[in-house]
Amino acid sequence: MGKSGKSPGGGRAPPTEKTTSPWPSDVTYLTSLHYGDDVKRAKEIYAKYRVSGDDPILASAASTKKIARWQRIVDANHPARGEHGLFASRKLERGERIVDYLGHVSLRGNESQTSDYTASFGDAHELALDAEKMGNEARMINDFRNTGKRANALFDQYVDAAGDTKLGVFVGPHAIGKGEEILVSYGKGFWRNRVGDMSAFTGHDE
Ligand SMILES: C[S@@+](CC[C@H](N)C(=O)[O-])C[C@H]1O[C@@H](n2cnc3c(N)ncnc32)[C@H](O)[C@@H]1O
Repeated sequence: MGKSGKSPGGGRAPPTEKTTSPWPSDVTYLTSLHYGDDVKRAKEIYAKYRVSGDDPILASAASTKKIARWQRIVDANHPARGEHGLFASRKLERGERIVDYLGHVSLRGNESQTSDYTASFGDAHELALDAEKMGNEARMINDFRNTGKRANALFDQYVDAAGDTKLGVFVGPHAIGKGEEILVSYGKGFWRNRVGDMSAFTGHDE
């Protein structure tokens, strides 16, 4: 199992930049995916996706900060004002991996039904990845709907140099300018489950 702590950087004090909020105290900061016992018991599945076993490649908060930073949203017109968002620290080129979506991995069906941080994972969507209680910067990424902007990033599964399967967030379809908010599409299903009627939403999936 990879290292995890209560704050980015393995327990050190949270970042202090004016534009950067402290890491939420109720969310454990992860540097690698956290696999649940249910997946570990499903030995074939665990071995397929977590090839590195207890020795995964760890993400570093310092490296991520050079690419993207989370920030409290103060824009009164932003639909997620008062919450956090993730913003580009520099110009990001199309196709570049911004960050991995880290969280707790469970077998599909065992995930929280109330979390707003759940993503489908695995070749056949046989896993769920939930960043509600543990995760990294990627959990701060908002959906583009009602922001007046288009999605500029997308989720894609890939295999890292250690052979582990990850859910990456990649730049696309265009480059992202320095300071721009990183926005994805959660998919219509996410919002339908929450609001039912989608007519209040502006913007459309690419
Ligand atoms: C994965 S979290 C994103 C990060 C969240 N803003 C935070 O500070 O933790 C998903 C939640 O963000 C908010 N959110 C994201 N995109 C939004 C949008 N386009 N309009 C309204 N709320 C949004 C909703 O509260 C949603 O449940």
